[in-house]
Amino acid sequence: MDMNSNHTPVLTDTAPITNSRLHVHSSLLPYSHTGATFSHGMLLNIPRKKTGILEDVLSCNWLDAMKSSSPPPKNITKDVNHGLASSETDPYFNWLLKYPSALSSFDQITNYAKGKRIALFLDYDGTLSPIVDNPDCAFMSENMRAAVKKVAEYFPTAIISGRSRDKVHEFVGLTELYYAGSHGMDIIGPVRQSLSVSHNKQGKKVNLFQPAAEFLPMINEVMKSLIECTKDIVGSKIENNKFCVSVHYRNVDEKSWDLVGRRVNDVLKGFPRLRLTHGRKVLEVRPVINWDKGKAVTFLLESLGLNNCDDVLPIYIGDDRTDEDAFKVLREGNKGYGILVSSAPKESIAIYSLRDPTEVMEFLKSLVIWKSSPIKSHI
Ligand SMILES: O=P(O)(O)OC[C@H]1O[C@H](O[C@H]2O[C@H](CO)[C@@H](O)[C@H](O)[C@H]2O)[C@H](O)[C@@H](O)[C@@H]1O
Repeated sequence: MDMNSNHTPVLTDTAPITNSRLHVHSSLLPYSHTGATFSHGMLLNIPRKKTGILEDVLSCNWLDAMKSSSPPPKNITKDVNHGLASSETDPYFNWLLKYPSALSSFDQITNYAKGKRIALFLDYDGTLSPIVDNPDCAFMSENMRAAVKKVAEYFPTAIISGRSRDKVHEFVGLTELYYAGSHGMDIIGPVRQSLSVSHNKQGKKVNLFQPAAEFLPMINEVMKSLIECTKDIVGSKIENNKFCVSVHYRNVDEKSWDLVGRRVNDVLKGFPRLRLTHGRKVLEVRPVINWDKGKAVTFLLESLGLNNCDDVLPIYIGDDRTDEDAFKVLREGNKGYGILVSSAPKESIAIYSLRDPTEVMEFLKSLVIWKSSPIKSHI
């Protein structure tokens, strides 16, 4: 990928998650990955069902996609010692066999990480902060902030969010991290010699990368149309994420979801260079460019001088469909671990899972304990 190019990446359509052969180095995989079969050499063929990440949006069946965008959390009995559901008949228990808990598998993860440099990528909503009804109030806890701050002392850490970069930075409030907003279309990363240099608000040299910059006027225009066309739908909310716009329907009566979908699709007919993706009870309008959270991970790894290095282990933690692009990059490149945050079974390209932001915090703290114990992390 040419990071110096000023050209806007052109969309070639992200391949949906299918049961295609996912080439994953065996050493990256948990022992208990059921359904995984070795084919040639170290390659794995993992049979997984379609999740329909893009096709649900491209087909006319967007109402089904809206309904399935955030399944209600299941009431699960937890085994305190192992983080596993108590009954083998529990769907979550069975799901954990396929996506083992990153906490239960912590030793395995850190065994693989020994002698490697970990780079951490964290989604925000649903990963660092719990999902709440009002997107403006999705605050992370002080304990989580402290955990992220601590982990960033040991590993290069980036936040990659669908939110605007400024908003997510404001929520997280830590200057020592790298931030990618608008699903990776607005990145502030480390400075590399070869790249043009900008300055942030504190006057610090930063590397600003905005591959969708030319879409800004169009995004502002579509946002006005979206506000106008949803103003009579009680509970709907339009959020400006700079290079994307979110149309929230979490607080809309389910009977009107269809109306939200139709209105948004109608508006988009006048904007062929914009497309729609689904998040958790949110429709996300974004430019038709070949750029996503996966590309942002690659960009940041390159900026950090950590891309294509055998001794680097990137870990990406996220809960949403847009995070799948990042999981895919890590999995296909045999690069590192994707960890899905979910309290309900769902298909993913991630390798491991965590139940909720509380478990994410526990995982981050465990990484710090492991790393600060020189014997464990180096031998
Ligand atoms: O990539 P992310 O950091 O996960 O951002 C994705 C979207 O997150 C936010 O919406 C989600 O969280 C809200 C607060 O908990 C919730 O009310 C909403 O239903 C969720 O979809 C954010 O508001 C969106 O703009 C982001 O695109």
